Amino acid sequence: MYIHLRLKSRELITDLKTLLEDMALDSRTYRGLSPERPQLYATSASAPSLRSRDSVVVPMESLPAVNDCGNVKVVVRVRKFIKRETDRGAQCLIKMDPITQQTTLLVPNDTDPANIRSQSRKVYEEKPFAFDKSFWSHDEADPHFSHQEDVYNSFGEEFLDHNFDGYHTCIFAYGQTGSGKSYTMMGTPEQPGLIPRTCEGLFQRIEAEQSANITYNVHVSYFEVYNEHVRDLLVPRTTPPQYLKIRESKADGVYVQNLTDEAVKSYDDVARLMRTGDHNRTTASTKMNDTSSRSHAVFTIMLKQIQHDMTTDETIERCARMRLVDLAGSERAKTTEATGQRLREGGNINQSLSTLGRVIGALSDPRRQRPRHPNDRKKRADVVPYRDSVLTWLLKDSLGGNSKTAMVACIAPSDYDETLSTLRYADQAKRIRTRATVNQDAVSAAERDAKIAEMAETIRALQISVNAAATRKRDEVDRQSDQLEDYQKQVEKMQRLMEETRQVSECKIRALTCEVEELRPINRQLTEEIESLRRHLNLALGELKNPIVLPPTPLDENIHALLGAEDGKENREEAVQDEGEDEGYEGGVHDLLAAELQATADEFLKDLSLFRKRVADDHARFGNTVPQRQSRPLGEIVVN
Ligand SMILES: Nc1ncnc2c1ncn2[C@@H]1O[C@H](COP(=O)(O)OP(=O)(O)OP(=O)(O)O)[C@@H](O)[C@H]1O
Repeated sequence: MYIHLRLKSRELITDLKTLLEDMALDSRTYRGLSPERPQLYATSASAPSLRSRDSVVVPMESLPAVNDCGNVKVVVRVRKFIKRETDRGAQCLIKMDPITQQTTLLVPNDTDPANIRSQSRKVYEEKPFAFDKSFWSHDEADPHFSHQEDVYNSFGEEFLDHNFDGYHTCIFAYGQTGSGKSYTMMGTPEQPGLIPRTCEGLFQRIEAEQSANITYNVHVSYFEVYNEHVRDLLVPRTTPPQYLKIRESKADGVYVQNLTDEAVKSYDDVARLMRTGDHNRTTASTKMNDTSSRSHAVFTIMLKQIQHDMTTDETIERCARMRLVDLAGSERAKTTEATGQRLREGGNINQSLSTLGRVIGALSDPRRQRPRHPNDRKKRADVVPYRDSVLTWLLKDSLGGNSKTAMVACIAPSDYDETLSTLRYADQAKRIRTRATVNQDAVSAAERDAKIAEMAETIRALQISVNAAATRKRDEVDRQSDQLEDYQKQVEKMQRLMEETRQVSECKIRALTCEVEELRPINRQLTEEIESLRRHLNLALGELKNPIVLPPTPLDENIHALLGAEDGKENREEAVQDEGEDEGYEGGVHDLLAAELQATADEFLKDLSLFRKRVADDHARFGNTVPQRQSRPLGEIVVN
């Protein structure tokens, strides 16, 4: 019985120890507290939240960080007749094959005054073009009619996938005035275009892919290039207008200085900014379009995904920039009959579009696609005339650099010359190759802190030099203001970094809170088991110290009586000897056993107090945050 009790108590203690080690002292949760037990890292004991977190880590890490070279995707869309065209009895000159995606420009007949051949000496021919996709939005009764939704589903969604994978993207709409660029990009409240659908899709995905340890940051900016000047569309218009400078830096490439970069947390926030920007955009009524865009509008969304990996205490950051560009329409002064300001605008628009055409021409040059010698390649890159217009300078990266880019060529159904020019432009653009790269960084907590410290130091140095410069001569004013701008930019960067660090900490707290919540019932159960074991041990010890000696039963006496005389003596001697041994056992062995069990119990109590200490540590660390966090659903997305 004693041996049985002893074995049982040993067994219970061992079980309890294992339970304590596996559950409460899981080293992944208590990093640094039990460094002497490296074997605990291998435990598979209940840590469901760690496992579920692993599944989130995989997609961010599994991406190859390689250059993804690919051609600019080119799609073409033909719109339906507008009133002006039906009034003059216009003829549709576009044919699209839904199988081959071929777009054909047909020869006009002489019934449409806009395309009268007899007045021109040009040769009109049927012209076929092949693009990645041809959207037939001319006749709604046609089974192949492309709605706004079809355009988004066809490549808008795919581009959003690229953004979540960490690639920069750019979609720009090109075409003559009144061909449907704004309709395709922005659309109407009833028929939203690519920009609102992309933003909606973005937030739907953020909501669907939410997790406790991933944070999404979304920022939006919106500017226009009007008469070769950049204007922020998210600030109210002023007289005289406030134009922004374009700058270039190693870290950020070409950028617009002091452009509003607003943080958004939901689609409603973006919709509000889109409305503000559209309201501020320069439009005017022309002969070709009642609400003609007189500027190139660039809507930019910056998506930053920050994922904190609890196992390595490392932060993975993935950035993607989505550029959605609604270009001003190319126009011929003769057809638009523009004069005065409209004519000047048209001249500037045409100038920047012709530079865009030259950039596309240079980038699509087959000699440029096949660099034979590194020096050759550099020379060719230099001749791309990006700097010849504000638009191409700003879109440099999107056109020939780190971006996945698509061009939507919008065409009117009944304008032979303009449509031919647009289709040729598009045909050239499809030969451009870009080199998109996954924009991803893995940063440890220590590196992040070091970066903040380094920035603080740079800011301090800049502050000193700006202060010193302020006392110097006036011809240094320009340099001072440049330094001041650098300083402001650094401060902004640091503020954002600190905000992100705060988000990463929140992320950690969220993940740890989940774990504490998961461990809570296990701890409770464990405490109960410890209590019951303690009672059990006390009982066993009591029994060992004061054993119950049972009096001999009548059956024993009968057995003795039945034994023979010869054997009797011998047996009695043995019995005496046994009794002597038993007495000795009772007095000595029991004490030994009791001492041994007492030692085991002490050891166990030591483990118990260690465990309690660690649980108390948990409470001290997370006890205050848990009740507050409980009211917040863990699945809630954090978007800044
Ligand atoms: N796919 C379409 N379906 C129905 N209507 C369309 C479509 N595309 C364009 N429209 C209509 O055609 C007109 C001109 O379109 P839009 O303003 O988008 O042209 P645009 O190319 O942006 O012109 P601009 O360069 O002058 O700004 C608008 O009234 C618009 O509603």
